[in-house]
Amino acid sequence: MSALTIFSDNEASQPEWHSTDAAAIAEKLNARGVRFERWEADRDLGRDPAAETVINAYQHAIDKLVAEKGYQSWDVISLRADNPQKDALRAKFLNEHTHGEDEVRFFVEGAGLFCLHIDDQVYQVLCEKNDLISVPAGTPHWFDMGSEPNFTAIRIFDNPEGWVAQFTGDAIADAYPRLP
Ligand SMILES: CSCCC(=O)/C(O)=C/O
Ligand SMILES: [Fe+2]
Ligand code: NI
Repeated sequence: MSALTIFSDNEASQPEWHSTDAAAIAEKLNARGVRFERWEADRDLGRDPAAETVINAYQHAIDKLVAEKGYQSWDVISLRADNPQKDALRAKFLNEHTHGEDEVRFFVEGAGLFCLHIDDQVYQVLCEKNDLISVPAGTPHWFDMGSEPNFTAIRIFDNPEGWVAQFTGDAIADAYPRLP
């Protein structure tokens, strides 16, 4: 179940707020300029889908986002627990970073934890299948896929190059809860 837990950015052990109610999560995130919506990820993708399969299955959702916002490129990130790169990829995304564009992700399988560092708070958003999230450009954040990753997400970009990040060098992510 999708969830939002809010912390102060100087107190990682005591959440200030928590909910698994999608409308309440959206309200809290919208107030901070973050888009959060429940879409429909209802296509059967098979066990370990190729990127092309995912794109073809959800072209209608990509088209909707492109028509709305004029996004220029997209890709698929899909990780399973047997991926030999899983520890390196987990470590990479656990470093706080920003993007020069909105981070738009549509989860079509599994789950992952987005952690947004907004002013003096940390918003931990457990995104699951059906969740669309768009984090504003320039928002410091990190992402935890857990030690046994299991998710597929479509990433939509506002540039032709795809994923480009600037790492902040802040070790804040080390203090906050992670997925098992
Ligand atoms: C579910 S997308 C995870 C990786 C990524 O693209 C990113 O920018 C994380 O912050
Ligand atoms: Fe990111
Ligand atoms: Ni909970």
